[in-house]
Amino acid sequence: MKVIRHDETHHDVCEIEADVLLQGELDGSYLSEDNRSIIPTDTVKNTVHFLAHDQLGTCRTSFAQVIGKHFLETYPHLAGAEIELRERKWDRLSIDGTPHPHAFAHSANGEFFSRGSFSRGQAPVLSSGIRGHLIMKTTQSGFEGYNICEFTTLPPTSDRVFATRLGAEWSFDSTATDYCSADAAILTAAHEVFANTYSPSVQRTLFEIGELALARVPHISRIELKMPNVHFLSLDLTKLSRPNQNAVLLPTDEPHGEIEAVITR
Ligand SMILES: O=c1[nH]c(=O)c2[nH]c(=O)[nH]c2[nH]1
Repeated sequence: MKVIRHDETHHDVCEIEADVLLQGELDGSYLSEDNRSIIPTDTVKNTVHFLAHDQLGTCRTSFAQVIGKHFLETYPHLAGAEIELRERKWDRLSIDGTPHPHAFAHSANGEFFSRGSFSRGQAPVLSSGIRGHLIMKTTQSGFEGYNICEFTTLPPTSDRVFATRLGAEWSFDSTATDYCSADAAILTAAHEVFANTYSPSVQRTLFEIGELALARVPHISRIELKMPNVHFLSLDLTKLSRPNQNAVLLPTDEPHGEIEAVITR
């Protein structure tokens, strides 16, 4: 965790968990007892801490670049590095409508991550995304007109609860610089489509989110979206002398549908 101290009491924070995987001329250590090529994992850990001290700000994706560049520049026998950074987000607390300078609450809805793929002599490939962002709408969603066969039992509906644990990963092109703004703009686009558009299927909503993300953020070349259908089953209360009004629902984990797509320009 890095505390960025603008002054004695006004702080920003950035908490990150890092995976660093190195590739290159490391055969000796696997094929013999020659350990000279090994950069000890303990040294990798210390390096990340040192780089965080000197260069980590509030932008996760920029820090992935710092780490990848450092390892390839420092060790000529490395051919590549794969970096994944997962961020625990802390939202600044607001007290009486005023943002507090150094008190935060964990923003628990999903985990932002960034990935960087670094190969010697090539431009880095950077992406970022979110996993497990739980969102729900209680109407303006339906599912009708689907394929019917002897195994179909699902009744069509034009009014259902739609919940999903949104997963998304967007790939930056080489002109991108403001990664954090891109992250925020894409999540906002997803929320807007989800909330404001009637959903005839998860598939259609997913594609509309992808289209709006690509339109709003010119510096991304593709977006991969995963929207599992988190089902809420309407409980039958007729035996308790209450009509079925879709009012009391049971959240279920399994089984559930997985809807995924990659949308490119
Ligand atoms: O939006 C949906 N898409 C599906 O593919 C599907 N399958 C299903 O059983 N319910 C739904 N809902």
